[in-house]
Amino acid sequence: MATANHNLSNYDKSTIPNAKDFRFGIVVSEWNTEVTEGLYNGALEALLDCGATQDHITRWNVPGSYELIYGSKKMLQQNVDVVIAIGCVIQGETKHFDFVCQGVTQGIKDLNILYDKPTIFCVLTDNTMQQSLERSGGKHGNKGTEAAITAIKMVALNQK
Ligand SMILES: Nc1c(NC[C@H](O)[C@H](O)[C@H](O)CO)[nH]c(=O)[nH]c1=O
Ligand SMILES: CC(=O)[C@@H](O)COP(=O)(O)O
Repeated sequence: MATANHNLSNYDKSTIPNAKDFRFGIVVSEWNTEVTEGLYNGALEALLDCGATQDHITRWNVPGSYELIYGSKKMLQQNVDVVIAIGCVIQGETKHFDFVCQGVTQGIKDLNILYDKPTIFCVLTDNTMQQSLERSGGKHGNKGTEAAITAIKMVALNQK
């Protein structure tokens, strides 16, 4: 199902575990901050709405989405239960988009294999800024919200 047919911000709170004692690391890329700040705000709002406390949420910034890999690896070594990696990669004139997207995708996949704590992939890989704005609090909802709910569910799964 394409995002256009599914609002990224929809969740049924009654089906989400209480996140009261869960500890979250959030790593945020500084490229396209008008988008990544929107993603972060969506994630933070959802975490708090589902019972997380501010003192259990740690945020670090990294220069770009490619650095989400290293930043998430270092965050996983902190006292957290899960990491949310937030980035926005937008197609430019060259193939660099392809390499950044593939690199960060594979890197975060590798972290999910190497560590017994999940890293949530909250990275937009869009053709245009408009698409990114629509997915970070616009008409298609907020992928940050989706990532927060995913993070809560994965921590609960890991604690079974
Ligand atoms: N073009 C975008 C980038 N490029 C920068 C890379 O992520 C990386 O920081 C650089 O190659 C140095 O290692 N990053 C984004 O997050 N979004 C883009 O659209
Ligand atoms: C994803 C990128 O690195 C890209 O936005 C950079 O732009 P360009 O391909 O025009 O150099």
